[in-house]
Amino acid sequence: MKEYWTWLASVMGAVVFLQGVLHAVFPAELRAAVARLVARATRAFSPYCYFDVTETEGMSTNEIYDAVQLYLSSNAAPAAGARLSLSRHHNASSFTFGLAASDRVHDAFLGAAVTWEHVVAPRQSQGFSWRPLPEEKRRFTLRIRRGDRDKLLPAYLDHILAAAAEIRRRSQDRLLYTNARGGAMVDARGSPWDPVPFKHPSTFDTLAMDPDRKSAIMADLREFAGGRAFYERTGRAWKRGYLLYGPPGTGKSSMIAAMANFLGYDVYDLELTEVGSNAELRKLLMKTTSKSIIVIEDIDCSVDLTNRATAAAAPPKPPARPLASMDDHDAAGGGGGAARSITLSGLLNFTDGLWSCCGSERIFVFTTNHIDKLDPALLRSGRMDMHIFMSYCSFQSLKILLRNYLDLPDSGDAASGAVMAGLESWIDAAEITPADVSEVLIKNRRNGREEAMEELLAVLKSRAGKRRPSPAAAKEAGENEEEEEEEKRALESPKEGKEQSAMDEQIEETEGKKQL
Ligand SMILES: Nc1ncnc2c1ncn2[C@@H]1O[C@H](COP(=O)(O)OP(=O)(O)OP(=O)(O)O)[C@@H](O)[C@H]1O
Ligand SMILES: [Mg+2]
Repeated sequence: MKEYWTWLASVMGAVVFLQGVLHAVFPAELRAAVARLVARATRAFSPYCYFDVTETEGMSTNEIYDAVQLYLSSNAAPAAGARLSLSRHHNASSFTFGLAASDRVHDAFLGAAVTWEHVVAPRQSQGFSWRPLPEEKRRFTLRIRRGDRDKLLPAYLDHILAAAAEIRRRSQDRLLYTNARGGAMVDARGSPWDPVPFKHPSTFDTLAMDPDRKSAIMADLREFAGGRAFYERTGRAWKRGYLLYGPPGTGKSSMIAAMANFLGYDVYDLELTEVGSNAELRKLLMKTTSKSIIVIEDIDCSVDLTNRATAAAAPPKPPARPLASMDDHDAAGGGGGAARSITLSGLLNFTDGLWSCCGSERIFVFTTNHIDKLDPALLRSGRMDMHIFMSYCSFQSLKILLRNYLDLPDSGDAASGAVMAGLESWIDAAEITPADVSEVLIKNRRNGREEAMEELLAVLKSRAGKRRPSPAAAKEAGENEEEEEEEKRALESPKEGKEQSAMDEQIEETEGKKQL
């Protein structure tokens, strides 16, 4: 045994000595060149061919790398002994499995076996770059048999892209992107958007609005999402625009979240005040992905599109004005100061122009509290396909909120009959937003369902002030005859007629919708 250890020590000593001699005689470059030559020679005689999918392509992110990572983490079988890295994004609800450095997974497509290897190497030198580069160079290497090449490429990669998109859509962790740090700033991967997991719980089920209008919007969205063939056949860009308008607290933002949850799309929340020029706006658009909702909230006041360049130079900043007219078209592409401003034509190009088609299956949503302040160019037929008015809380909406917050069945319950009739009679006159109704219900629900509803009724009555409750329901609620006389008079007034016709126009559809 002793001889064995002596022999082992001398062999190891000889190896270390030889290694030292090798290092001293041959410089590092020569050794690397020999290693490359050997690898190339091995590959030349290998029955396989190899393809690298790098994490970044030039200055920007490689879409295929992300897709491969997602696809492999859920589809492929890790090779025996492979070590999966386990991670969870900040705030995400589920874990993500990834391949650790140098590990392999096997997959099969159309009967052909393939192997993926994850290669991670430290970045040699930063070199000159406008932005910081990741410290490591990462890539996936695909190994396939030479004979399978024509069969697998590009069909296998198309399959991976489609599968990855579907996995992301199915997973609850969709992303909410913001451009809050300014359109000109990009991250290490070249994207001007900052993503965070999108976890808004609003759905069409919890959204309080008239059920018929809700169904119409859901049908429209469904038709859009499944409309690839239609858009291809008609030569239209696969995008759709919605304008949500109405008083604060009527559910415009909740509607956007419900749309995203319904379709499983990512949301890009575009902060216009952070965008310095039309060129920046275009860049932001180019960096959005398909199957996404691009949102501009409070479009009437987020930016003064008339002459931002001059406005910025003259403090104090004037309040935002209606969107600029089409006259400022020249400023969109002009040089000098004009190029540093964002104009209405730039915005319209963003939603409508050639650049808006650089992705597909995208929805644009604008919200405003004051539709009358918007430039007609934005409202013109075909620009925004659907105008959706988010109104004060109606009785139908109220029933949804009572179900959500107090667990009250849609048909009501035995104890709540009288108070329901009261709520029905006062809800329209109170002109209360769903947000305010929610507040009252949240505050009072721990005192029990009946008390919360009583409290809400009291709030409705005090809000209604001199306005009268609705006549039909007032009868049910046992209002006296004198009040009924007043209600008749109120009904005959032209104001009431106007309000009714406004309600009738709650959903306006433009030609784009009719063609569908
Ligand atoms: N239609 C609705 N259905 C259900 N909840 C609603 C509705 N409208 C408002 N809410 C509740 O009120 C809160 C505020 O609503 P939301 O932010 O969607 O209103 P908004 O119309 O976007 O207001 P703003 O114009 O001020 O942006 C929501 O978090 C939600 O709880
Ligand atoms: Mg909002």
